[in-house]
Amino acid sequence: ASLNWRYQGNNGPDQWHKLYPIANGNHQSPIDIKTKEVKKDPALGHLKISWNLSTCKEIVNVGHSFHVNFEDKDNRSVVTGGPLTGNYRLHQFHFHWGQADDQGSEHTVDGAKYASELHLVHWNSDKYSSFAEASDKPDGLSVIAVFLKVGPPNEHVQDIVKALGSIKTKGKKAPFTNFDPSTLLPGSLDYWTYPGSLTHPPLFESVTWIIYKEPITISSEQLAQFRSLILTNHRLPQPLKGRQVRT
Ligand SMILES: NS(=O)(=O)NCC1=CS(=O)(=O)c2ccccc21
Ligand SMILES: [Zn+2]
Repeated sequence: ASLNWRYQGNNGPDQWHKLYPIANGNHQSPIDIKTKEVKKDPALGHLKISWNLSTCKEIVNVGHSFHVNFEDKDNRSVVTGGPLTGNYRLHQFHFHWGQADDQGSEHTVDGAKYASELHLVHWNSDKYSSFAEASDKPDGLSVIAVFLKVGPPNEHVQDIVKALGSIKTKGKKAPFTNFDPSTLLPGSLDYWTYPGSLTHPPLFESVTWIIYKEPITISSEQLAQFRSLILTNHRLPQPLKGRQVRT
């Protein structure tokens, strides 16, 4: 499908509102996380993640990014607990990055940008029957985000980088199986959470965001491989509009 939006130039993020008015909504993502304004919520428990590597299916070049898609016809790979009510099924993961190593994350922390950000996209399989159906419901989606800082090469990201060679053009897809996304999680499971949106069109305000505080690493060379697909694909932080970030 030819996209009517871009990350740079005429149809860039500042123009998205013309076709997607929700771009100027009250629950848009990403945001800058001001750590001094975050509220400690003792009612927030640990996240319970049970992803099964048998559900990992393929890697696809979608033009503005690449997606690793999972089989989500049953509850083999789910997350629950934390701010979530019920089971959210893993649909896909992808990354965001910038044109240089000093930028690229979507969320920022006290104004600080990371080099990249991983998004693991889940949908509420207790209430809805597909990602598409869940994607525009207030309790429809949950995205787990992990920051990536520049450092030593990440051996697990390397498995993904190696697969990029076979999906160089938009629309291309290749089998990508038995990859365990939990290898991309940091050591500490402390997180922030807030109600937000998809970060590119259709920008639905349907996402419970769960953002791990501790980053993982990616090397400059691995980032350069991401850029060989598309130079940059991160949206800048949006107004908080009175929302509370909890931890
Ligand atoms: N950056 S983000 O995690 O908010 N997700 C953007 C997004 C918009 S989408 O609905 O096209 C879609 C389909 C599948 C996976 C992700 C997406
Ligand atoms: Zn994303």
